[in-house]
Amino acid sequence: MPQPTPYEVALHHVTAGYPRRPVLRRLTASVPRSATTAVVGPNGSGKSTLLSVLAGVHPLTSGVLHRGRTSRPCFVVQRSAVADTLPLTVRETVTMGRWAHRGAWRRLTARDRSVVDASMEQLGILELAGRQLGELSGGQRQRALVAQGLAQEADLFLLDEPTTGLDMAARQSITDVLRTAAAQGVTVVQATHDLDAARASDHCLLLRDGRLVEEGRPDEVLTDSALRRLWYPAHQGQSDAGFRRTPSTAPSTGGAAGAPPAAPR
Ligand SMILES: Nc1ncnc2c1ncn2[C@@H]1O[C@H](COP(=O)(O)OP(=O)(O)OP(=O)(O)O)[C@@H](O)[C@H]1O
Repeated sequence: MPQPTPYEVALHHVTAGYPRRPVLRRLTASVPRSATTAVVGPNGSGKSTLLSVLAGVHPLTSGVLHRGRTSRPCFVVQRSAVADTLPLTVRETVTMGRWAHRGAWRRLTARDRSVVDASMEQLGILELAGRQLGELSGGQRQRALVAQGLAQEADLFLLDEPTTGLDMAARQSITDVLRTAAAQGVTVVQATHDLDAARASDHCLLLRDGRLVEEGRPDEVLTDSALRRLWYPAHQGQSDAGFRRTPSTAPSTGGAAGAPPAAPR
C-alpha cells in the first residue's frame, strides 16, 4: 500500500488574522516534507499571512497546526519589505543568514564562510559580494535575499514572492535553487503570482479570501477553470472556451509574471 507523503506542517481548521480582520478562515491543508509547495491566490487572499503562520510568527485565532518534525524555519520576505538604504554589502547580507547558527556577535567559522560563498555562488551573485545592497537591481537584490535564506540552512524555507518582477533567467535560477534545496531534504513553500514557478512545484495550495480552494499537484489543480474561479469567482459556471491564456500562463516572457489570468469574455 502506498505510504502517505510525510508532511512538514499540517493545518486543521486554522483561523488567523489581524485585530478586527480575520484573514485565514478554517483552513485545512498540508505542506509535504522535502518538496516544493506554491501558495497561489489573488492579492489579499492571505498568502503572506499563511507563510507567517507556517513560520510560527503569527498566532492562530483557532485551529491546530501540526509539525511533522521539529523544523527550523527561515522566512525570506518580499523584496519591497527591505529598505533600499540598508548600508550592507551583499556578502554582509548573506552572512546575516548565519546568525541563526552562531549568534550575531560571534566570529565567523570557516564553515560559515564556506556556506556563505556557496549560497552566493548558487544564486550567481559571487561577483556582487562587495556591492551595497541598495545599489543593486531588483533582481540582484532578490537573489541576495534568497542566498541569505539559503545560508541559514533551515529545514523549512518560506519565501514571499521570490520571483515576482524578475526576468526569465532570474526566475528560472531561483526555481532551480529551490528544487535543489528540496532534493536535499528542505521543505520549500513560496507564495507566488508566477504561474510558471507554481507549475514547477510539487504541490500547490490555491487560496481565495483566506479559504483553501484547491490543494494538490500543479497539473491537477492549476487548471484554467480553477484559476478562473480564483480570480473571477463571479464568472463561475461559464465554459473554459472563454478563458484566454495570458503570458503568465504561457511560457514566461519575463515581464508578465504576476498578471492574473485574463477575464472570460
Ligand atoms: N499588519 C496587518 N494589519 C492588518 N491587516 C493586514 C495586515 N497585513 C495584511 N493585512 C490584511 O490581511 C489580508 C491578507 O493579506 P496578505 O498579505 O496575507 O495577502 P496576500 O495574499 O499575501 O496578498 P498579496 O498578493 O497582495 O501579497 C489583506 O486584506 C491585508 O490587507
